[in-house]
Amino acid sequence: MEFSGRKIVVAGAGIGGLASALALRQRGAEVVVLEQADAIREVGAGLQISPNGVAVLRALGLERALKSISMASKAVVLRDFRAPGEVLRLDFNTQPEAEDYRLVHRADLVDLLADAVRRAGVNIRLLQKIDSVEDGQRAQVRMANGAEVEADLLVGADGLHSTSRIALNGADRPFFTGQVAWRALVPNTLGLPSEAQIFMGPGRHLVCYPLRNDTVVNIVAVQERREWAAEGWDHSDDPDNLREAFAGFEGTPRAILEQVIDVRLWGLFRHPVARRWHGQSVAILGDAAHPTLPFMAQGANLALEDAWVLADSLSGAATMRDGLRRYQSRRRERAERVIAAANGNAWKFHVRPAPVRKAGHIALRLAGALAPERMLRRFDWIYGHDVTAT
Ligand SMILES: Cc1cc2nc3c(=O)[nH]c(=O)nc-3n(C[C@H](O)[C@H](O)[C@H](O)COP(=O)(O)OP(=O)(O)OC[C@H]3O[C@@H](n4cnc5c(N)ncnc54)[C@H](O)[C@@H]3O)c2cc1C
Repeated sequence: MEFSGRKIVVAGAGIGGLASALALRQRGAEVVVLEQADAIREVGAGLQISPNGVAVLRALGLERALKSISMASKAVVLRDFRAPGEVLRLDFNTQPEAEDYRLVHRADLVDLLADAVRRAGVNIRLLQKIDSVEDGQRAQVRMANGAEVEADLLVGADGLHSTSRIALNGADRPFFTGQVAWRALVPNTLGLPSEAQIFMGPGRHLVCYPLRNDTVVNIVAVQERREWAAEGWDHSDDPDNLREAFAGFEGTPRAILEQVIDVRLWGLFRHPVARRWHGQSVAILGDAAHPTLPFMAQGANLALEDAWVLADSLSGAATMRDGLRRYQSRRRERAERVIAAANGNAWKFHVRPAPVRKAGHIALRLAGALAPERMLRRFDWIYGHDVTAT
């Protein structure tokens, strides 16, 4: 498909939207990004970007910049919430792409992408809330301020509560998953090493890893809960609520939680993977198409993959329709499989009762001790997947 002269509107300046804008612009399309917020701003929280996400950033010409704002993650370590010692250690140093497991502050990655998008000549228009999208020969976009915009293609990268998704799939609302997550940053006074540590307890788990040259520690603390009673999807919370929820966690997790001063509580909401990812002139990607629980650390990585595959599928196609079809067929099954793996981790991390958990941990220890590389290879289809090579 010829890109020059095509007007493409990207809805949302998150990781997926910015990567998509850059990938399409690099192929010659005229792109504009519409973002509802008044600034490019991200929550103060960390992200794990795995080799599959790094491959896309490399193909976009951003590898060096990424490495300058992120740290290599050496391993993922599973621990029991009470006992000292490791249940399982997956060491990335044994992998050929060891340097491509990265720990990064979300705001730093979004700033890097926004800067690259602007330098490529794309206008990011802020305070542009999209109210509705209509799919047809051309996409019709109605803004909350009453303005209307037309485009050859509308890329809906507008996140979990996507308006673009509604144009293709009807108004299916996201549902509460029965889990909440506190997110906070604390100073790395304990000198935690550059690895992701997961402390597993009954009905809850705590993930911590350092960021920004080991100076701060990112915390994600997940707990099962019957309902989400608050309005909206996240709000600031009293750090004592977090400490109370994780009472019984000893040693390092307790020392980390003691330091929390500011914390936000998120309800974890989800949609099933969208049935339709495109129409005639509308396509969706990232959380708009397939929000996932964060237990494989893959939501942003999948959004990066989508962004690349959408641009690649369009550029190799005879018509836009063919390109959009190809995009969906290259992405849907993979997203479903990764999301199923993340759902499975929720169960593994939170297992009760105690004897079952103990038996599970012994099995994990044995598997890790006997064949740690094999365990990592089991996940290679997720982390080692390179959409830019196909
Ligand atoms: C606790 C937690 C930890 C996580 N950890 C990881 C991790 O380690 N690794 C990983 O890969 N993923 C992780 N994720 C998932 C990841 O954050 C998301 O999957 C990813 O941010 C999705 O990117 P996106 O661009 O699709 O959507 P978003 O980041 O949600 O961006 C959507 C953008 O669209 C804008 N927007 C929305 N509606 C409109 C509208 N109507 N008009 C205009 N603009 C609009 C929004 O303001 C926003 O800027 C985690 C998620 C959670 C909750």
